[in-house]
Amino acid sequence: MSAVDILAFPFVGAFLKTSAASLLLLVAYFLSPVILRRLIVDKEGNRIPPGPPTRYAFLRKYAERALDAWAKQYGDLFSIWMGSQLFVVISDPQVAKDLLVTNGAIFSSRKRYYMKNQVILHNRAITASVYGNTWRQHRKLANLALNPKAMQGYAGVMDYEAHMLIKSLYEESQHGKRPINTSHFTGRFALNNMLIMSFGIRTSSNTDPLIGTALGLAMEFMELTGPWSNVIDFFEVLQYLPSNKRTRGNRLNATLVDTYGSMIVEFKDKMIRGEEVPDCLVKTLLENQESEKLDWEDVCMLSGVFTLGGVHSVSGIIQWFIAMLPSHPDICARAQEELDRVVGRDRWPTIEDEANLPYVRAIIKELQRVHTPFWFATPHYTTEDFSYRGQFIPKDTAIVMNCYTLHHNEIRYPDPYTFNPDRYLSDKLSCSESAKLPNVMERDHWAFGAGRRICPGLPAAERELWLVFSRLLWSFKFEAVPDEPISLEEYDGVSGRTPKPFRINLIPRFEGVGDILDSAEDLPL
Ligand code: HEM
Repeated sequence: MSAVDILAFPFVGAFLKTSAASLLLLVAYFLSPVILRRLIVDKEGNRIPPGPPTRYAFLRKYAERALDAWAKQYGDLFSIWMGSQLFVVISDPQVAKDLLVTNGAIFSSRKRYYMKNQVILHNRAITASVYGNTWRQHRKLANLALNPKAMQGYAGVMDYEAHMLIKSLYEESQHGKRPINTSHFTGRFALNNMLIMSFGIRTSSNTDPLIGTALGLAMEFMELTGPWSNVIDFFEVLQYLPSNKRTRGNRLNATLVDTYGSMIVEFKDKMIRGEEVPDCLVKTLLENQESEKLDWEDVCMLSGVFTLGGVHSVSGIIQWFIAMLPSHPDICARAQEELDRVVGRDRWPTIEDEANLPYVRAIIKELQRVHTPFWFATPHYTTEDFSYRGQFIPKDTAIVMNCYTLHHNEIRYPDPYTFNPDRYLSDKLSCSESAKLPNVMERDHWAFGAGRRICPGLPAAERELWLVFSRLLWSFKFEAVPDEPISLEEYDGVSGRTPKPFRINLIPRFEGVGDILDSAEDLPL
């Protein structure tokens, strides 16, 4: 007798149908905690912020688009359940200030992500450290390498590296005769600055193998550590099963320790031999290793991940700048008119010219708004229950700054989808100064995060970007290669983003460009 025949008996059929329905209900009952959102309410009856009804295992690439749509549907403070983890997403400037800045004592920790923090970083490195004494110690050590006096010491190096970058682009493109992919060179620029700050060294030429290794490590880190791209972060049971991503994560950890560890060994050997070593982060770490109770892996991760972060962010945004220019000839022309008028063509812009070049400054701010490398900054984490505007944010909630929506706020930035530097023309503040403004609606943008975890490399990044952007504009015309469109929408990376690989024609603006570039040689160190 076949199954169909059995179902033909009315009682058996009805019984089986009821059983199937009951089974379905039972399965739904047990699965609902993993599928449906959980409502949490505090003693006063405040509920967690509203959000999508189902839980998510991961969010796909371009998650900022989903976040923007949810912000429009659920409001400036909404929540998403990613498996077992509650996320609260901030999409309004005042809310960002109230929570991350004013209540920074509660909103400044980090989630111990499985992939990023546990597998790759072994819970070390400043970006991963939970709020408290360890983070304070890490931040103090980072500030020793980045304080204004230290920055003054790096000023000459940054100027020189910007020179070498423009010179490399000029030579590699055979003075504008052939199109180039600039990423290797912008990567080397950012890497050399970070190597000087962290290890007191630089790569000796554009063919130094360390460039490929360091840029590869940074890219792998950005691909593996998206704040919502790994199912394994949100469904703990998966952490006990074999996984390709974890294998990649373990390999990344080993390569980070190996690559940066061998540089630290070399540095330490010099110190032991009594040779003179430059001031840098590694010197500070080694000198304070015992008093600060840092083990070997701490030193490797603190210096290696610090370097990696500063490389990827700076080179990424330079790549966005170069990618954007061919489709904005009117903006280039206006900036170049300003440069010709203020600086002239006998010399090129320096840091001292910044205050007199408001349009170039405005382009940089607009670039940081429109092409932010981190649309979700780095998520913060709460260390206490908190109620705000009648909504409940429990302890151990991941807090995300939705920079995409913040940067497209129609009141703050009218016509927000248009690249329009004019909106910053009268903004005379640095990004660090702007972040401290009492009226948060006047803050330039949120690209460097907010509150106690705000990027400590901000002054270094601003200086690097000014030198490169003003000199690129002074030196070249930027033209797309025929039949090779440059996408400003798609990107690589899930935590930090860089444009898809592209080539461009960099054409020297006038004869004298070469003379300025030839006035310095790359130094093999
Ligand atoms: C365009 C360049 C850069 C951008 C857009 C950028 C952006 C960010 C963002 C969004 C954060 C997270 C802030 C938060 O949690 O609220 C961050 C953290 C950090 N950045 Fe940057 N950054 C840049 C360059 C640099 C550079 C050049 C350095 C080092 C010299 C650096 C060092 C760090 C460190 C150490 C942290 C971790 C801070 C902490 O967790 O306390 N960054 N950055």
